Amino acid sequence: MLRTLRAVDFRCFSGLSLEIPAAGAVFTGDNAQGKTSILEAVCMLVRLHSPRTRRMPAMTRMGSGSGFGIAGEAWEMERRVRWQGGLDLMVDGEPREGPGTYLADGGLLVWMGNEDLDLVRGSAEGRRRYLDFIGSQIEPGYRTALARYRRALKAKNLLLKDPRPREEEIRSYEEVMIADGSLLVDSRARMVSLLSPRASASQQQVSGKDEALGLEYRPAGGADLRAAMEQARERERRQRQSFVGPHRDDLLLTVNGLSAAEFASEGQQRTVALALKLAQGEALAAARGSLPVYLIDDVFGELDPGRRNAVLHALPAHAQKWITTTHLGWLEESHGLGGMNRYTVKAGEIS
Ligand SMILES: Nc1ncnc2c1ncn2[C@@H]1O[C@H](COP(=O)(O)OP(=O)(O)OP(=O)(O)O)[C@@H](O)[C@H]1O
Repeated sequence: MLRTLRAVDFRCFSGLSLEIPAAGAVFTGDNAQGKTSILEAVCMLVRLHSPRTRRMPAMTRMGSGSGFGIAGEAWEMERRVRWQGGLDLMVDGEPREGPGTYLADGGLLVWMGNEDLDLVRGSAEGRRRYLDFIGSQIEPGYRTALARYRRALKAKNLLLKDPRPREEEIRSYEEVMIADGSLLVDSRARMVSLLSPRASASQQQVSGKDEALGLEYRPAGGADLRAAMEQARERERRQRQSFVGPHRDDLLLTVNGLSAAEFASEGQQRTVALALKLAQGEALAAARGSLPVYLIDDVFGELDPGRRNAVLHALPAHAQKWITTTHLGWLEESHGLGGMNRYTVKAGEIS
């Protein structure tokens, strides 16, 4: 868990300094005051990842210098991330060479937000990102394999677009894609079997009904990536695009055997999104033997009291929770939020 969080020139904050108790904190405030940015800073500090953008400059406070800094005590280590055109990473006063070594002993996070509904309704990309965020926290080598796979895929696609594609070079990138892609496929399959029973139990708990949530991993290259790539070779060369590999994988979600995207009601879809995130927390805890920190962005105010209480009960009592909300009303009637600090966020200032 985190004990402190500090930030400089991050989003709308020129400076930010917080001490957070073990139970966590609730941040209230109107829209666009900086609540989400606080959770984003935690996500950057712990996982070097923003759920909102892949572009570092977007996180630098507009009108400030050329970068931002975030620091804090997380899982009993003093971490520091500075971005100024490049990343500068430190743990306990020692520089860390790259993201891989920085993240190796980082903590576990679950992000829950209203945009999670896109996991159910949106394209497969969101579901792949869901698996990737888990994979890079618990599967050894996942993050590196994903980065190498993406680079090889980009290079292969560029070569395929060439008026005279160089077959030998394409094949050498395909070899990288097969090696790293197979690791991703195996990891994703393992993760889905870890998530599946937990998501199904969470769906029943949150909905209060006997709804069966199904998760089925659909690797775009089937079980044998090399064979699938060979089979697709002619079509890929003709259409100048890579069709086979983990960048086309999907995670099929069903409620009572029917596609959740096509047949589930909005309430059911919201519950599926929550169940996926609750399952993520449990899967991370099971894989690593320690509780994740939950970053919960504006979710509870949108839920009806029944589901809100079910989610509050489903979250591990001892996990640290960082919760943002615009509405205060529900907080007063909610149990299970004892011991948490309460802050008000207004125009990049916290009180
Ligand atoms: N790089 C940046 N520099 C300065 N301000 C920024 C930057 N990026 C975003 N902002 C502004 O920071 C403010 C806070 O955004 P944030 O999303 O954290 O608000 P919020 O309180 O979570 O709002 P909501 O309740 O609507 O989700 C917004 O006004 C946004 O436009």
